[in-house]
Amino acid sequence: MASFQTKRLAGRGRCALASRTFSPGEVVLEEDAWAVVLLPDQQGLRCDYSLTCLEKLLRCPSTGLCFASKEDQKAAADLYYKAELEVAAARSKVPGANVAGAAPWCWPSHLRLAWRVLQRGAKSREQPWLNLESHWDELSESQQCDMETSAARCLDVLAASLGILDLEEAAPEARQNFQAVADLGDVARLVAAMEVNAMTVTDEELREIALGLYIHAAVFNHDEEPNCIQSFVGRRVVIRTIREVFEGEELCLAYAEIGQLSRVRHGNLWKHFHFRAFKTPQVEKRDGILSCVLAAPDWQPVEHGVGWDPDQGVLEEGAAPDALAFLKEVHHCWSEAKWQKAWKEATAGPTFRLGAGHALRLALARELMDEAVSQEQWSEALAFAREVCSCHQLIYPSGWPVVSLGWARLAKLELYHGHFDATMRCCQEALSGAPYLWEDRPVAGEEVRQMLSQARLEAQAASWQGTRKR
Ligand SMILES: C[S@@+](CC[C@H](N)C(=O)[O-])C[C@H]1O[C@@H](n2cnc3c(N)ncnc32)[C@H](O)[C@@H]1O
Repeated sequence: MASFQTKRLAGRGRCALASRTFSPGEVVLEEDAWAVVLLPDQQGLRCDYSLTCLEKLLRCPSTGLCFASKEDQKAAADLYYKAELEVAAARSKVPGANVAGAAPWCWPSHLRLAWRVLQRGAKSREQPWLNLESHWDELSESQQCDMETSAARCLDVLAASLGILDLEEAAPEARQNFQAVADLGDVARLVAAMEVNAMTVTDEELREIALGLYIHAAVFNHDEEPNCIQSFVGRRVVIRTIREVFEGEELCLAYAEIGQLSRVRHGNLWKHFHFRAFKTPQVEKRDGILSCVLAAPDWQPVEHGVGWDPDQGVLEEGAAPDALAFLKEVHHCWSEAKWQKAWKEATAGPTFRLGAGHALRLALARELMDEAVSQEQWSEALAFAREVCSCHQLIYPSGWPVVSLGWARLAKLELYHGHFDATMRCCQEALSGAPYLWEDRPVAGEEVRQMLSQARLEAQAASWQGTRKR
């Protein structure tokens, strides 16, 4: 029996309703991507098909796509890679030819994804995207026009990949494949639907690595207090419950960062997904934590480009330069090896007062922790990792993946410093917060379990030594 039924509900479109009662951690959906594209900064570092990160990859000279193995290359060839090779060949045959401008592997990620979706649909003569929400009628005329231009580019490249120069003279199979998906209006809606339905694929550490279209997962709506979370195993999505869910209840995910002021999150949901999210009591509470710690009454926008206003939170736009400018400033301080000073200024100085629960402070602590690790400054890395964990605890619900991953990272640093009791505590927090989290991250889970047993042994050895000395 399927785990959920799809139903349309007023004001929510299609919804996934639980077909039975689920315990926490149960899988409600496991699905391979219909199509996936690596984000630009991951190209050349990961396999284009399996998304595996490897030092040595096989690189295709015509398209620049990289693969972990011949098997992955073959699987990609069947899905999309052969078509992209055909496009490369078509481009190279006619010098100066403009097959829809830049090649699809250079397009922006959402458009590249739309092209791969379309290409696979043409091959199998299916259009599963016709059911996806695109919010077409809510787009402005100029947005619709842009989508139609992008759709025409996708169709030009599709024709090139099928070897079609003139539809009348094309081979019958190629013509039928093309005609199966060639409605410009439908393709424009497909392009629009990518903005609403593409999922950001993350690796074991929750780093964003790719965009994927998952036809069944695209039915899951957003909730401010979701009962499910997604994780990714290569190009597969796994959706699990995070609490008990009763038969008939709607299964929902969080589309947006929940450790963010709801004003920012709700603005993004409206802008990208065209629906209004409402504050729940938990959201009010989280907002309170995020903002009250910051409410310095005499706060003013400052030279580093980030201001705080008790009503508006971090001033990211308008007169005050954006938060990114501030992060850039911090980057500059790192390169000057003054990043500890930058952290102090950002969190406690007279001009920056980002309180303990603030999302920007958390973002900074994470970035500074990563920077300290990359510079092998282990005691600073430890301090920032502790900061990250304490911010997580304030902001996120318990069992939220990012919280457990933060504990695992801190455990590593505590172990490195020989703090065995602290390591054990961190490992236990990591493992107990969301035990199911590690099922989709077997390598990382095993690492935490090994750290736990090593810390236990070391702590025992240390206590025996202490006893002998006495
Ligand atoms: C990925 S789709 C989810 C499935 C969608 N309901 C459908 O009919 O295909 C995202 C869209 O679902 C709708 N949606 C998701 N969460 C919602 C919510 N909490 N309230 C209202 N609409 C929501 C919005 O239209 C959003 O753009």
